[in-house]
Parts: sequence; structure tokens; C-alpha cells
Amino acid sequence: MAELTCSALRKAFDGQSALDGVTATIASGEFVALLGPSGCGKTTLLRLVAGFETPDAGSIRLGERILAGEGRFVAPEDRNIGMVFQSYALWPHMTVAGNISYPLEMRRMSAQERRQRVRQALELTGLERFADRMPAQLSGGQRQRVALARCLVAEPQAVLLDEPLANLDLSLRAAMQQAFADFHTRTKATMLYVTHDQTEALALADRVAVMRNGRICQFAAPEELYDRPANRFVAGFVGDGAVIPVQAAGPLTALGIAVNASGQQIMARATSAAPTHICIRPEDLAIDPDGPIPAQVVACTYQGGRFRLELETALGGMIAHARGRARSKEHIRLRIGQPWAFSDNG
Ligand SMILES: Nc1ncnc2c1ncn2[C@@H]1O[C@H](COP(=O)(O)OP(=O)(O)OP(=O)(O)O)[C@@H](O)[C@H]1O
Repeated sequence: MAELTCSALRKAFDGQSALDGVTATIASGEFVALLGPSGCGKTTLLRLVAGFETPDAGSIRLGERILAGEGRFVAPEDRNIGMVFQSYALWPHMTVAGNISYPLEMRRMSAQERRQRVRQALELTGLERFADRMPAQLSGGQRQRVALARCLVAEPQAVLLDEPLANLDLSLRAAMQQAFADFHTRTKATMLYVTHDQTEALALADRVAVMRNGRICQFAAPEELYDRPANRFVAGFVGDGAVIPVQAAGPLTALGIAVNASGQQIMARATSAAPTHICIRPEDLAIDPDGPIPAQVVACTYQGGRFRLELETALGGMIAHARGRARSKEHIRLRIGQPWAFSDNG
């Protein structure tokens, strides 16, 4: 496995920028998710790393090798990178074992070594029982595991996954997420995983790169994105974050900082002495009849074990969790815990 580095990558299509200077290093063995809204450049970045597109500027390295940029371009088949797509792209006329063995036959590997590698890949993906089945006799999740096994046998230095679970139903997605996590733990493959499903990104990845308009706007561990978003976009996009403008109302201390939001004084966690916004997560809100902030319920939905309340307040819209059901238009009161304050003048 090897470290993957993108430096100042740019790509435009018909004069429209799709990637606008992406710099990121993915450590050897790290599992990184690319997360962002439709059209933000996730697939373009993956295709540049795979070698299906050439960058307009910048470079890509895998370990010691330059794959693209600095006057070089390594063809996709010579990059030693595996790919798993949303559509499984299996050979329909070959058995599971045949599909997995095919890339090795192309490399003219001996039959004995091929058999051994195929057996290992079947074991890693829990497909031993299905070796002799045809793809049409498998479920979607099983087909995706065959695609993963086929990518694995070639022992790539890095694996790229483009929305691999998008075609699967909800319960299968959860099972496959676990299969990917197990696969990563066992192989320690360097993995770059594109998704627009944030639950999936936060659950699976060591770090998540949140993209917007062809740029990475925060690249951090899932818990850091959630607890300490760096800007308004990440605060609002990841989790149910309410983003509210504030002014500092005191000095930054070890306990945090007092901020003023539309006349309300709130104590916030911060590293900035001049925050411009706070991000209020549902966990930062308590429903309390003596709370200082009046709110009106806009919508209430059951989420298994709790209710999700969409609220309107003088500070703006917020999401809270409640034990009991609330009526639409009901008036309640809130107490805010310690939200995260950050500076974003963009
Ligand atoms: N081959 C192409 N020709 C022209 N424009 C393209 C091409 N590929 C991508 N684009 C444009 O580049 C931008 C980034 O697209 P990209 O597919 O990378 O986004 P994405 O984040 O993967 O979106 P999604 O989540 O919808 O798949 C979009 O505006 C898209 O229309």
C-alpha cells in the first residue's frame, strides 16, 4: 500500500471549472471518504486519480511514483489502482471464481498461484460458498463483494470506490458498510471512497474530505467535522447543524467564549477569539420549560427511540431531539448547551 498525494489539481470541462486546486494527502492504509453535494467534483477527482482524465494543472503521486503532472502521465492499467463502481461490471458468462481470477489470467499468472489468490479473495469477502455461482444467481450485495474481491486479487496499491453502495437497499447498505470496514481492517488498503451519503462517510472513513465547488473545504476525522466544523458550509452540510451569526461578547478562555446572537448571550466552545458564527447541533439543545429561548415546532418526525423536532426560533431554524412527540405549531422553550463557535468571513 502507498501514500496518495494530490497537489494543486485543476480540471475544467468546456471552460467550466470542475476541480479548482485540490491538495490532499491520503496516508498509506488510510480510508478517506469524499463527501459533497452533487456536482462538487468528487467523481472528477476520482477519475483523475484512476487515470481516466488528465489534469489541466497539478500532480498526482502514488508512493514514489508520479502518476500525472510534471510532464508525465501513467495509463490507468499501469497505475496499480483498483476500482469498484456503483454498477458491478461483472462478466455475466463467468462464475464468481472466474470473474475474480480474470485479472490474474490477463497478467499470465500461473494456475496454481491464481487459485491461491482467488481463494484468499473469496475468504476476505465472505464469498467462499458462492465460488461456482453465476453473477445472475447473486444478490446485489453479493455482486458488489465479487467486484471488491476482483479488485483485491490484483493487489492494488490503492482502491477507489465510486458510490459502491448506491444501488443497494437500506438494510443491505448497512451490512455492506460493515463488509467494507472489515475489508479495510484486514487488508489495510489505501482507500478513497466517493459518496454523497454523509452517514456512510462518517461511519466508514478515518478522515472525510468535504468538497464544494471543486475545492476541499475541510479534511478531518468524522468527529472533528461534526464537533468542530471549520466553516459555514461544513457546519450546515454535516449533521443537523443550525448555523447562526454571532459577535464575540467576551475574551476567549479555556472554558470557551461568550457570544451574542440576536441579543442572547451564549457560552460556546471555540479556538477563535473573534468567531462570526456558531453551529448548534441537536445534542446542544435541551427542551426546558424554563429555558431562555422560545421556539415553535414546525415538524415532528419519529426516528426510532426519539423524535426529531424542526423548530423556528428568533435566532433561526434549529433541530432538536425529544423523548416525546410534539404537535405542529406547539410553543416550547430551549436551553442551549455549548455549541461550537468559529470564524468564517468567506
Ligand atoms: N465529461 C464531462 N464533460 C463536461 N462536464 C463534466 C464532465 N464531467 C464532469 N463534468 C462537470 O464537472 C462538475 C463536477 O462533476 P462531478 O461528476 O465530478 O461531480 P460529483 O461531485 O461527482 O457529482 P455527483 O454526486 O452528482 O456524482 C459538474 O458540474 C459536471 O457537470
